[in-house]
Amino acid sequence: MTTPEQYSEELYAEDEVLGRVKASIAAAGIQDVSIAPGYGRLLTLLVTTSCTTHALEIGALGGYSGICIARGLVPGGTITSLEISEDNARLAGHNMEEAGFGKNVNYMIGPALESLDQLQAEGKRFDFFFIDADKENYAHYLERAIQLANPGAIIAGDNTLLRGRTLNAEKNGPSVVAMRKFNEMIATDERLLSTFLPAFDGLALALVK
Ligand SMILES: C[S@@+](CC[C@H](N)C(=O)[O-])C[C@H]1O[C@@H](n2cnc3c(N)ncnc32)[C@H](O)[C@@H]1O
Repeated sequence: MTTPEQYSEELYAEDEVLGRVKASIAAAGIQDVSIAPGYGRLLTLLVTTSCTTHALEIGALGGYSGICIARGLVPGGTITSLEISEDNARLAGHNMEEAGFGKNVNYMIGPALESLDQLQAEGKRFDFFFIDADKENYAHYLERAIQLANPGAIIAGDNTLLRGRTLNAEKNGPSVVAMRKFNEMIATDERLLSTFLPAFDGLALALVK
């Protein structure tokens, strides 16, 4: 039977640019854990409606989400992308360039928490955040995003269901425990206005008041 996700994807024509990104990830022999296409479109929509000038992405992989974010930026807007793997940052940078967004993106290579320290020390501020890296640090990334946010900034966090493990009381590994903490923080933190989308692998969305 067709799932709601399959049905929604069939409504859209194939995105050739993003198709090439996925092919490049496969060719590099990397596991493709790019954001789901429907949520990629949502990133573009949110970045557009929030008139984002400066976006911060945590976890670049092959540049799929970077392109989705870049498509919504105001002209001349920037993405700062934090990525631990030099190879992934190189691949993402190549794909961003091919998509016409090479000038908009700056990669900070290394553990994201260290890059976030640097951004905080430099007094940087962002209008949009996409959290999509190591799950154990999601709650830390959320706290840092709130501190780096302009008022009204949007925060999106991917993979909040961890393919069902978040809901399974028998699963209590570090990623699962950390993701539950992140989800609870998104839902209850008084600095945020939020919601939780349960399609695909789950996406949490918040606005910083
Ligand atoms: C799920 S993938 C990102 C997918 C990408 N956002 C997209 O949708 O196209 C996670 C990425 O986070 C990176 N990563 C993992 N741990 C990290 C860390 N501590 N700091 C920065 N990047 C990290 C991985 O190397 C990988 O490229």
